[in-house]
Amino acid sequence: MTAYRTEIPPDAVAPTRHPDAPAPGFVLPTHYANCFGCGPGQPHGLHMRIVVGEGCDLTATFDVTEDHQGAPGLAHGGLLASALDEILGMLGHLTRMSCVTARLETDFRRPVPVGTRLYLTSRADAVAGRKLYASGQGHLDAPDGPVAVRARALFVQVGLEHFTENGRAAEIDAIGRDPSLITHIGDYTVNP
Ligand SMILES: CCCCCCCCCCCC(=O)SCCNC(=O)CCNC(=O)[C@H](O)C(C)(C)COP(=O)(O)OP(=O)(O)OC[C@H]1O[C@@H](n2cnc3c(N)ncnc32)[C@H](O)[C@@H]1OP(=O)(O)O
Repeated sequence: MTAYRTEIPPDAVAPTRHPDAPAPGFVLPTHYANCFGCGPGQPHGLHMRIVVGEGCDLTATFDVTEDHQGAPGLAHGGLLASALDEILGMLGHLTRMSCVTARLETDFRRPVPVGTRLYLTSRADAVAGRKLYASGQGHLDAPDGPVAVRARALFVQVGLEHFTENGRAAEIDAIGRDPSLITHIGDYTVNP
């Protein structure tokens, strides 16, 4: 297998799971009701159900349907990258870093037919200041099935103003009217 290009810098340290991170087995709620990856408000979204692991890791399943096709009967690659982006980005729940994707490298190893259940995993690999390095993969039809897709990513920690200053006013205002559109876990407000 070829080396990834998102390389962890020498000053990076091992990620630490925050003491108040959700417990293993906890199903993470959607961070934003209209998120394409996990939001129930998106009829053609991925509706991913993401579960907290024992360390700095997550698992999820994603059912590939006719709505997800690129080639006939096969999943669109960009959509598979989206699924990985989602489960990688949600690692911020464990390190308590509100992050956005800065770089996402994806390897497509096998075609993914419609009807497949993809078993996804993600893991925080390292932290360097605001930067969170993570990796993940998707297995065909079983947690130990063949790896169809894998990714490495760099996430950069941002403040709430990243969203309030850059997001369209209509959606930001809607959250002001209905704060339940974004998720709170304990005393922790998840970024949208
Ligand atoms: C609680 C969780 C739940 C939340 C759950 C969330 C789950 C959602 C999952 C989906 C997540 C998404 O898709 S997020 C949407 C897609 N992403 C975006 O829209 C992000 C767009 N990009 C940006 O806004 C910006 O470029 C940022 C914020 C990423 C970085 O800008 P900045 O804040 O000005 O910082 P900047 O100095 O440029 O970069 C910081 C450091 O990162 C490095 N860096 C930046 N970009 C890159 C890059 N592409 N490749 C390599 N390195 C990079 C820089 O060299 C620097 O390193 P050094 O000098 O410090 O060494």
